[in-house]
Amino acid sequence: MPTRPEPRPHAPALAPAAAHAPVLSVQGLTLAFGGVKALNGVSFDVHAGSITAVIGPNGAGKTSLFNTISGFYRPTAGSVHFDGADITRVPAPRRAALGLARSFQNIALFRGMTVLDNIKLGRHAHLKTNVFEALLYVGRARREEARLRRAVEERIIDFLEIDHIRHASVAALPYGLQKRVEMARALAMLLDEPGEAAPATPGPRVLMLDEPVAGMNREETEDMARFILDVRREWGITVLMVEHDMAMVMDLSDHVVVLNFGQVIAQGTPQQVQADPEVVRAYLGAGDVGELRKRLRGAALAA
Ligand SMILES: Nc1ncnc2c1ncn2[C@@H]1O[C@H](COP(=O)(O)OP(=O)(O)OP(=O)(O)O)[C@@H](O)[C@H]1O
Repeated sequence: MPTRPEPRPHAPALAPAAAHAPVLSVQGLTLAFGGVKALNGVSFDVHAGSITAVIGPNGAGKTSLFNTISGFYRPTAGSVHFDGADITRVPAPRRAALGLARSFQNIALFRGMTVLDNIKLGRHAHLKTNVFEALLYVGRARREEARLRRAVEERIIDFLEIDHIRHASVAALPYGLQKRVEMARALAMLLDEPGEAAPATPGPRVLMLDEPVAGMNREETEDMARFILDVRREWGITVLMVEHDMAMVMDLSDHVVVLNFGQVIAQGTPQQVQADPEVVRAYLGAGDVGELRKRLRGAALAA
């Protein structure tokens, strides 16, 4: 696992107050599928500038939680607040424009399109172009397209080191690179409007990553871990991730939320949740405890 590098001199400093304010707050979130309660009164806060991980055995409710926070599922009860505003009933695409973007566990890219075009689709939430301009490709649409291309190329592609594949079709890429493009697409939703001066008080931005290293080899995992740290450090973006790779979770996270049977059974620092007997029991019940211990040992060795 990579060790945390020192912040670069130009890293945006988080104001002390912002560093402690919950940018995302989930309260009493409940989601039922018929008789099954996928989520049952889930509450936790995600603090600005943090890396927060949600873990739990298979079927614990992690995907349901992500889908509810990002607006793909409407909760049966409870609320989601983003930057102090109740967004529980805000449609999913609007949440991205507010600053809450996500990636998907099973890559949701257009496989026949190029890397660049997939990333540009992530910008759609920000476009001011109306449908007629877009169809005719004139006026503001054309200028916006040019600015968009530059911004995407210069910032995201360079940042995620995918310059060499920008014109490649996504379908032709190895899995690890596809996951990186998926992250780039989500990141594209969060960047400031290209060409415009940064707002005086930029709103908070949260990048939700659904199993960002699932199916990756060790080298790909380490690359992704580095990118996640850099997203937070270079752009001050808060990260909320669901991940099964325990070593990575324990190495990167400031705060870990543990779900089991749709409920939060523990939360705290990586050290706190590792030591929590309820957490070990949950993984034991799911038959995963050997794997958990192995991975925790890996995390401790890497720390
Ligand atoms: N669309 C659905 N319809 C019915 N039940 C569902 C649906 N989605 C999830 N569930 C149920 O809700 C519970 C939580 O599932 P969920 O997929 O959120 O868990 P998870 O923690 O993401 O699991 P995994 O780690 O295997 O991805 C499970 O009992 C699951 O069977």
